[in-house]
Amino acid sequence: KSFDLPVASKTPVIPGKSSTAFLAFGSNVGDRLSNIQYAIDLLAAHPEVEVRQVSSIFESEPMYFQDQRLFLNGCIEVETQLIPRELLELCKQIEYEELKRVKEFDNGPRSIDLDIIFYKNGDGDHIVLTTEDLVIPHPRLLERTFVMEPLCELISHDEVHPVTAEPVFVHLNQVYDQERDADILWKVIPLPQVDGKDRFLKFKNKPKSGITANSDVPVSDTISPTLTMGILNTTPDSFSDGGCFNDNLDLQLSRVKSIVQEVLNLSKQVIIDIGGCSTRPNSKQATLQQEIERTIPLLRAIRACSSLPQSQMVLSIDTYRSEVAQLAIEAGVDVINDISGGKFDPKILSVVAKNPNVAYAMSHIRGSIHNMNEKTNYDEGFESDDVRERCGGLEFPEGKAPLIRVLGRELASQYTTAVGFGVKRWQILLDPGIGFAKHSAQNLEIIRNLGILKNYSMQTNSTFVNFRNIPVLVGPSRKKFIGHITGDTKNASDRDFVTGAVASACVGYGADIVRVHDTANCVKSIKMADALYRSL
Ligand SMILES: Nc1nc2ncc(COP(=O)(O)O)nc2c(=O)[nH]1
Ligand SMILES: Nc1nc2ncc(COP(=O)(O)O)nc2c(=O)[nH]1
Repeated sequence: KSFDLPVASKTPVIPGKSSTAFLAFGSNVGDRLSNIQYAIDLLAAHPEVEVRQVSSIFESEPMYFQDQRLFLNGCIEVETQLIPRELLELCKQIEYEELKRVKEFDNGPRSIDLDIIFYKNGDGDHIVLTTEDLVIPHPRLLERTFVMEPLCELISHDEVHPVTAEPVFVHLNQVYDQERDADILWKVIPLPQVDGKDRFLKFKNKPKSGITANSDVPVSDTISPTLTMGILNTTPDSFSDGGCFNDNLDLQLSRVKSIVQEVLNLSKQVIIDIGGCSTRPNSKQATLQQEIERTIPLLRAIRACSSLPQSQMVLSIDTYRSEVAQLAIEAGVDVINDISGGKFDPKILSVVAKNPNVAYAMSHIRGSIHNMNEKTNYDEGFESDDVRERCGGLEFPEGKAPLIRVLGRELASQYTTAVGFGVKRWQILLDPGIGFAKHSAQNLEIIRNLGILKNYSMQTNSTFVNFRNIPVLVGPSRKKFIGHITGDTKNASDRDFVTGAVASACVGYGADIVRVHDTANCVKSIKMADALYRSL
């Protein structure tokens, strides 16, 4: 192929080797999420382009020309045989022909904007290019957190900008150090629209520069209100509220109404987690049919209930079965809460991937419901030299936080599997799986180290996984580790009062969502913790 570009540095394409390019997307016209998803699908449909990774989605104020809608932004990593010029043509074709972008004026509204940020040839060398209509790296990259923040989820902390020779990560922190509010973005998890209106789970983090593995208790970097997830177990044998709600739809609906009332009294959004199959250690698993009968009619009844505030109510289904997840999505669920993190029924990952506007709570577990509590040895095979682990971009000090690092590594491998099935990073919530293949002391240590998990990244010679900006959901409610400390070892519901204290601690340690039974008590504890730890 002849290159019609004056190339200021290495050859753009090495014969027989694919190049890697990082693109930035932005949209603030029409159905922004659909525009983004469509642009990604069009890129992936091109025979010489493979979409490798997609970042979180962020919502931000227009940067230059204020009088327009909020933008949704993110980044995409592609592998391609296209040379830069051809890649630019493809982006323009997607913008103007497929998504009918109308360019009214510079920095104005657009259905989709696809910019080439970086382009590296098959040897991994950055291509630096300056022509009148194509400049690589993107000339305004270093002033834009709505590009650098999502980009820093996809590239190693060591990746340097080819012109400044400084890590992009350092440039990002330099912008944050200017402490401009507009630079701090909302991380948004898209949910199905209700009445044509966008719905999101939204989170905001303080810039990361202060978080390191050295700080004994990494101060929570979350500055957005903690969300409460109220539990409604419809199983006769659930360990903590067995039998009181099962097979009585009216009673279940009135419980939903009280959860909604209690939480919305102190919060703008309520998540309700409907469970039809107990996951208590060694519990007898409901059949598929039983689980469907216990949950799907209830989901439909909730969605059909006009007196409930549908747009503020986020519905979650606690299931590890792909069939239940599919039916739940058809019945109007917003979140698939999978305590197996895709391990018990990997087809659930395909169901999630086909619904990019449904969130996926991916929990850590080992083994099965029946043998998980024999698998609590996290010391085996800890040191392996081909894995580089970091916290907030800094290497872990020797021997620091071994448990949360193994947990991080195992969750990173579940994450890689999920992304391999087509699940988008922007859908994912992380859950360390309190009580699932952990003993009591380990549950306490995990809660203490949530800040490290949130800032964990691991790199091997083939993969890079960074949990930056992925919200953490924690489920400590009424669990045995509480009883071990307080002496309430008999009835789980005796642990409600103390669960409130544990929920506050989870907020202090950085939890974004806390999953609780006793919402009346816990939503107040969470609100108090938001005031104390996040000055909200
Ligand atoms: N928040 C936000 N503001 C913006 N302002 C201008 C442009 C114009 O960008 P261009 O220079 O690449 O056309 N893009 C955005 C954007 O994507 N997000
Ligand atoms: N995401 C998530 N889901 C869960 N579902 C059930 C249980 C245990 O059973 P319960 O419903 O009686 O609390 N724990 C969790 C948890 O810790 N995290």
